[in-house]
Amino acid sequence: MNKMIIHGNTRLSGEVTIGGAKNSTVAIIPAAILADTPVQLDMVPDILDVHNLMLILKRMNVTSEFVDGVLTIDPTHIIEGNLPSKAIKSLRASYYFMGALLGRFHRAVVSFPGGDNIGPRPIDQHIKAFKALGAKVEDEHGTVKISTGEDGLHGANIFLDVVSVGATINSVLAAVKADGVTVIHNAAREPEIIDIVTFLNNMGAKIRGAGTNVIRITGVPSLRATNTHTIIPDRIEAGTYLSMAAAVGDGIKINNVIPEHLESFIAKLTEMGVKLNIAEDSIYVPRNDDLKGVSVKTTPYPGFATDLQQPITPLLLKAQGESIVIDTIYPKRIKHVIQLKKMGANIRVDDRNRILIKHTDHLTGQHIEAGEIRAGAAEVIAGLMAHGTTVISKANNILRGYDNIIGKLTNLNAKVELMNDDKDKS
Ligand SMILES: CC(=O)N[C@H]1[C@@H](OP(=O)(O)OP(=O)(O)OC[C@H]2O[C@@H](n3ccc(=O)[nH]c3=O)[C@H](O)[C@@H]2O)O[C@H](CO)[C@@H](O)[C@@H]1O
Ligand SMILES: C=C(OP(=O)(O)O)C(=O)O
Repeated sequence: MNKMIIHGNTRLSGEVTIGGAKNSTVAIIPAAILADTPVQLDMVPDILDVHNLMLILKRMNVTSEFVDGVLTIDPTHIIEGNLPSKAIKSLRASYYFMGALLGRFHRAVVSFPGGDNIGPRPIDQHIKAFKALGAKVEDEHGTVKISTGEDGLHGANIFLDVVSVGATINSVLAAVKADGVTVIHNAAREPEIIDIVTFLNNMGAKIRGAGTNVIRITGVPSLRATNTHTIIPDRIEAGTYLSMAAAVGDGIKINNVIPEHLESFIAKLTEMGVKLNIAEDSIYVPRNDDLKGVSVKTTPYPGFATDLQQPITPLLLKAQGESIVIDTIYPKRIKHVIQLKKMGANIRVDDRNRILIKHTDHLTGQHIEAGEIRAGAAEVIAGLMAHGTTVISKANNILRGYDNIIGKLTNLNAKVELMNDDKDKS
């Protein structure tokens, strides 16, 4: 495990370039095993989740090579291996191997996925979709065993009871090569879903409606890659740097952004009084003072993303008055609160899971921990704002999804370093 050390109270400036989207990449890598050819991806973020997915691929005899943001995956000699449960449990997106293996072999055995500890994360809707497509699903002590009869999978109407990114993508992966037409109703509309569907359609899939709440899939027998797929920019990483720039920046330009993917976040920053110069694919954030408190409520895309609820929190501490954050997607996503409190933040959770944040003039560096990826992101920003040194343990949770974070922050003049906790103990 790594820890991150931040010497705070310095103003940041310069430029930062956003990497490819974690939540696209971690679905496209499992999706690659559906192809009958090697697959090449560009703008792949260098994050722990990608390295863990590569370990899982290796167990299936799928080779992968990751050089300078380009990931090449060759699934042409794939076998049904026993998947490594440690790697499976290290990330959420390992559940995409359920849909992808089902599409490829008409059966899958995958242990229950891990990922961020942000409250209950059921997969009942994924299972409901697999069953609708004709699969039999058994849960044996945390291992999900999915199989089909001789006829394989058949197209079906899938009605999702909740808007779920994971269940939408898993339904697409299982249905893309199924016999006949599948219609997913109440589908999630995140940009990452469009990215995954673009990747599949470019290989010959027939999927329409991605980005709306009804997705129609006509099954095809084979998928073949003929070009390199470029991953879309990570809107959550971009939102994190926007919040950081507004909190501690003296002028920061954020490159490789699709502003349309951040509309609800940008609207909230604007409501707070944050000044932004938005260009076609970059956003310049000048120094910002005189901010005012706001209410934030997370909802599925295009609403305010749950993954940006924590990264905006340190900025809300700078605002005058009171702010309220309500996470309707993960109401218990509050791991940052106790850590920020340790640093002197005026923040608390009430008995309705609302996070109440009041203006705080002074934060002090402390030894804290990143309970999950976005709690960690909030703590990095708070550490940059704080007086003194902040040490964030469990920093691997941050490295799960923030590409080259030390290099990017150092380039903006931050004083940050990563240390191996184990070395420190010896
Ligand atoms: C790898 C990835 O892309 N992760 C993202 C994905 O997670 P993930 O795909 O796991 O999240 P979902 O969109 O599925 O979850 C949305 C809501 O639906 C509920 N639910 C979900 C599935 C299910 O079978 N049953 C059920 O009740 C969840 O508990 C949650 O309340 O979307 C989340 C919500 O935008 C983001 O925070 C994560 O960053
Ligand atoms: C919750 C997140 O990730 P995951 O679903 O991969 O745990 C996140 O990226 O904020």
